[in-house]
Amino acid sequence: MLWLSELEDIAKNKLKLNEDLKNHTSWKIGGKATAIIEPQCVEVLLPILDFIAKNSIPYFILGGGTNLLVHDSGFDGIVISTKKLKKIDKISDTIFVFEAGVLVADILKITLCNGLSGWEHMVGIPGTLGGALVGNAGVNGYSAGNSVVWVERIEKNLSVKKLIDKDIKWAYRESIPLNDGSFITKACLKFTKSNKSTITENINFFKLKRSSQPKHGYSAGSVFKNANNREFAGFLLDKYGCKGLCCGNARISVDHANFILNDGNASSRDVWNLIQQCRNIVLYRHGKWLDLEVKLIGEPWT
Ligand SMILES: NC(=O)C1=CN([C@@H]2O[C@H](COP(=O)(O)OP(=O)(O)OC[C@H]3O[C@@H](n4cnc5c(N)ncnc54)[C@H](OP(=O)(O)O)[C@@H]3O)[C@@H](O)[C@H]2O)C=CC1
Ligand SMILES: C=C(O[C@H]1[C@H](O)[C@@H](CO)O[C@H](OP(=O)(O)OP(=O)(O)OC[C@H]2O[C@@H](n3ccc(=O)[nH]c3=O)[C@H](O)[C@@H]2O)[C@@H]1NC(C)=O)C(=O)O
Repeated sequence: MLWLSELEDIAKNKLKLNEDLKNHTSWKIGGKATAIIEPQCVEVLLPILDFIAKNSIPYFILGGGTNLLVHDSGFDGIVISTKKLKKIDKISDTIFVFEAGVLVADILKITLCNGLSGWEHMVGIPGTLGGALVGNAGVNGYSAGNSVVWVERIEKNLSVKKLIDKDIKWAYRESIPLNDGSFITKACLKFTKSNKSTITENINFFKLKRSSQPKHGYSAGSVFKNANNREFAGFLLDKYGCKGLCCGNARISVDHANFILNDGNASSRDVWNLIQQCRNIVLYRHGKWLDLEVKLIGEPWT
């Protein structure tokens, strides 16, 4: 592929060819990507995205890889990882600008160190700020969107735009238009002054909400979205006997039925078969088709 060496020049750092995506996902599943790029700064992203668009090269944006099911056959295209986009600027005592690759957990550490409240509900949420904003990560009505002042992104037409909070529609696992495939580069977050003991108390409160989730094993968090506040996917899957179900080396956690664990050598096929089995059980017993929270990368999924 001729374009690979051209892209390497533009990316200004070595492209990693035939990169095993299982090393980049929390599920530890997935085949190889044609190449992965880890831009070191936002400035090199524009020419990369420009080249990719002009050459119609398939790509996807990789954050922490905590919400992805990557096909065993891999991804025929370029993976742009935000792993190295980690710049943090302190604007004032309560306002910070974080690049998209900053970990959700690192933001929590910073707020705690600075006596700032507003991010405690994000405790235990893996992945990056970019991923958290796209999926409006959070718990029971408290989400990443709550702290946003503005979000900067590179849109599909390659224009760089800043969206202020009121331009974004935050909903359960949704942030319109942040989830339209544009590249989130950074976000400005605002917190409120508090004291460390109150912040720690809040953190412990939200930690408790996650206590039924499996503590060990490779997973991607909740596999399915909740249909609404009364029809929790985990509850339905548990009610209809899915806990402990296995396909190859993938199994439904016995702690929480909305988690699929990779026992070590699970393939995407194992996980996919288990997903379809669970969906069919809930459809047959309850008349509802469960929507995926995890994103599928690669193909075919049949
Ligand atoms: N509550 C919990 O315990 C858990 C929550 N999660 C949720 O999943 C999120 C996943 O985050 P993360 O691991 O970083 O993401 P992932 O690497 O899993 O990426 C998921 C998708 O997010 C999009 N994305 C990621 N970064 C960006 C960006 N900078 N700009 C635009 N799109 C982006 C990509 O969409 P595209 O394919 O369109 O390129 C990608 O496919 C977590 O923050 C959380 O919201 C996950 C696991 C557990
Ligand atoms: C893990 C994720 O997010 C999690 C987040 O950590 C927690 C924090 O409380 O709330 C959501 O889980 P959840 O809806 O499954 O919350 P839980 O409180 O664990 O369960 C909801 C209800 O189902 C019941 N339940 C759950 C699992 C189970 O095996 N059996 C069962 O009966 C629980 O008793 C509870 O009454 C998020 N998941 C979704 C799909 O919205 C993720 O997004 O990856």
